[in-house]
Amino acid sequence: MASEAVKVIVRCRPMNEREKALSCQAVVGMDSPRGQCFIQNPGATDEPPKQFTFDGAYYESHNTEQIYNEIAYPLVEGVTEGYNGTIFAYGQTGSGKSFTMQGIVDPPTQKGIIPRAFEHVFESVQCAENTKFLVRVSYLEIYNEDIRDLLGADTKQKLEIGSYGAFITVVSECFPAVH
Ligand SMILES: Nc1ncnc2c1ncn2[C@@H]1O[C@H](COP(=O)(O)OP(=O)(O)OP(=O)(O)O)[C@@H](O)[C@H]1O
Repeated sequence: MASEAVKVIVRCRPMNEREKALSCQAVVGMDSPRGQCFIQNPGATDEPPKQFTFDGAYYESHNTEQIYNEIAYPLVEGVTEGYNGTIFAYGQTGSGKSFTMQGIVDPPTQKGIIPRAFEHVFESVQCAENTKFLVRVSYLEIYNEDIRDLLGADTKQKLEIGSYGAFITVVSECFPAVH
């Protein structure tokens, strides 16, 4: 992949039970090697599908391990070398953000990006010689226009947003122990 500053990938989840029960029709197709996503208008099947190109396109058959190795791994590796990096998931309710970021334990291929990144960082710390690392963790929820500190004493309390709207005034940080 080319090394743009911002990469955007798309992941298509399988239909859930509700969608299957409603006999919903799949309208998304993908050409993963080309990073292409196709959306067919079910009311106009004679028209060509709309086509979108991303830095990665992952279909329901793909797992989080593949996404981590191809997309997240280089970014986290960069962080261990001192570069800044951000990974965030964006999508409507039920689209699979938590599934991708937090993941599930079984099968292990669907372990999320967050636990994989933690393992990656701490493996790098353990293997490094003559280098000191400081690892800090914060955990925020942004929901609608409200921000909450999930490591704070009161996780229901909304954080104040700075007057320029670009920073928050209080957030807990913890220093994870290496076992
Ligand atoms: N790639 C996937 N494979 C199998 N199941 C998935 C996949 N992605 C999501 N799911 C399932 O779809 C449901 C919704 O996913 P998830 O909770 O991750 O959505 P979300 O975007 O985090 O939603 P919300 O914004 O409401 O928190 C869950 O039951 C999850 O297990």
